[in-house]
Amino acid sequence: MRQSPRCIWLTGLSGSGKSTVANALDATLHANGVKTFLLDGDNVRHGLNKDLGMSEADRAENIRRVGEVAKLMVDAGLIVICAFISPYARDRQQVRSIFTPDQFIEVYLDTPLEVCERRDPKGLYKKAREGVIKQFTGVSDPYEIPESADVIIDTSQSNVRNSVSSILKALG
Ligand SMILES: Nc1ncnc2c1ncn2[C@@H]1O[C@H](COP(=O)(O)OS(=O)(=O)O)[C@@H](OP(=O)(O)O)[C@H]1O
Ligand SMILES: Nc1ncnc2c1ncn2[C@@H]1O[C@H](COP(=O)(O)OP(=O)(O)O)[C@@H](O)[C@H]1O
Repeated sequence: MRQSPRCIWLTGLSGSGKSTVANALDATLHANGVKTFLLDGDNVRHGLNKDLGMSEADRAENIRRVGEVAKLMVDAGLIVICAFISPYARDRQQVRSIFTPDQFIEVYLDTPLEVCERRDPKGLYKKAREGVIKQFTGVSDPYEIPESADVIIDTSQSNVRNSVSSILKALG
């Protein structure tokens, strides 16, 4: 395949725009004839990782498995887009370590919590504030800010199109 296999890893709070940006990026790459695969918390947690919850250990295992699947796909020549909250720096670092340095691109969606909460696309922040959902990232569970992300995007300042452009620029 005439493309450089990569893992593009989107991390950020719920509602920060991971799925929206990941889908737009996927569509843009497709339109340019690039072979991609999109792994998203929303779909992976219904299948491969349906045995996992939201404890620190289960999130670590979620990220580890996704990283290994992404690695297999990168070895098969694909550009793999992963969209997971991935709140722990250690888990993100562990995934990075299984790729060569140029194969892994970390994209931090640095959208302020207030914006994510105002969007609340699935009504989860409301439930988290009411205590109906426990261990909710940003409300009652930690999110460790990436310290050396390759791309940083605040989707309250950048529209989807510009966000995709920023990531494509990092792809080179
Ligand atoms: N407690 C709690 N905290 C955060 N998120 C929660 C929680 N419970 C359910 N959800 C929903 O699960 C989606 C996050 O799954 P991830 O696999 O990305 O999470 S993680 O990376 O393992 O932390 C997340 O999806 P996104 O909103 O797309 O981020 C939520 O819809
Ligand atoms: N500039 C933007 N970039 C991405 N999403 C945006 C933007 N402006 C508004 N949104 C909205 O914010 C929400 C983000 O939700 P989603 O993509 O599911 O986030 P996540 O996957 O991080 O939970 C969507 O409803 C999307 O339409």
